[in-house]
Amino acid sequence: MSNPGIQAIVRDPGGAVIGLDFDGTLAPIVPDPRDARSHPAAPPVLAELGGRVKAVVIVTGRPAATVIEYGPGLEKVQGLVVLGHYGFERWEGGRVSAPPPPPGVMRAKAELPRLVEGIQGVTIEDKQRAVAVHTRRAPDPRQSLERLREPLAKLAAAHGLVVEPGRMVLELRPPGMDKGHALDLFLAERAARSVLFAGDDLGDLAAFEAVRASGLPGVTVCSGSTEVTELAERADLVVDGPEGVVALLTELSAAIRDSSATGAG
Ligand SMILES: O=P(O)(O)OC[C@H]1O[C@H](O[C@H]2O[C@H](CO)[C@@H](O)[C@H](O)[C@H]2O)[C@H](O)[C@@H](O)[C@@H]1O
Repeated sequence: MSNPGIQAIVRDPGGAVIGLDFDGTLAPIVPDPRDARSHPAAPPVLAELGGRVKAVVIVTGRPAATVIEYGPGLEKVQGLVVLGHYGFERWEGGRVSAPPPPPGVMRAKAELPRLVEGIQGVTIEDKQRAVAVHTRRAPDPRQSLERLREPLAKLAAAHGLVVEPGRMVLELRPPGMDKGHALDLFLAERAARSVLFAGDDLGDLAAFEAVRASGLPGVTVCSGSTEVTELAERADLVVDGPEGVVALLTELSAAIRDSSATGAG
């Protein structure tokens, strides 16, 4: 583990925040968003790490409670915090806190069926505080995504929302928060002394920026895929999807354990 950010975490695990995205990072990408589940080895390794580091935080575009539902065992990770809806929502110790959903989301949702009508295989995911339009199951997912880009941008603007682009998805959500701001606030709240953040999608770039801007010893990890290339270009480490993320976390946990056992940490 020769990365300087990783070495800082191993030397002083009690000061480290481990930040993770969910879909594509802890959970393999699947055609139907309702079928996503965390990699089976993710909850146990996070449970191990949770007992050794300052905090484990999952920062996701999903509602926070969905991550707990789709990641059986995650609720056992000591001190776990899930920041859902890009940081608008917070799950901690079984409780969710969030501001009321903005009215624009309801209004945009009502107009969506008319807008996607006739585009085969396009599905709408109602997340209450946001709404996502998925094209993964369309005959040509990228072409459908491009076709929807402009009309969805107009719809979002008309209702005071922003478009969050992702892996075969365009999401309409309220402005004023992103994964970078959410991570930044969390690092300050915990007085972190080092940080790791792993992600796979465009929405995770803001968290990568937050790691750099924090000035802390840190490491950005790309859960690599052929679908998104922008993250790999900006990451300190690139691993092979959720399988690679779990392998890295397992290695990190073992290095922390060994370092504490030998008193080197
Ligand atoms: O921030 P994340 O935890 O990565 O969530 C981002 C979006 O993830 C989900 O969509 C993605 O995963 C689906 C399941 O594998 C896949 O079918 C879809 O194509 C991906 O875009 C989720 O459905 C969205 O609501 C999240 O915003």
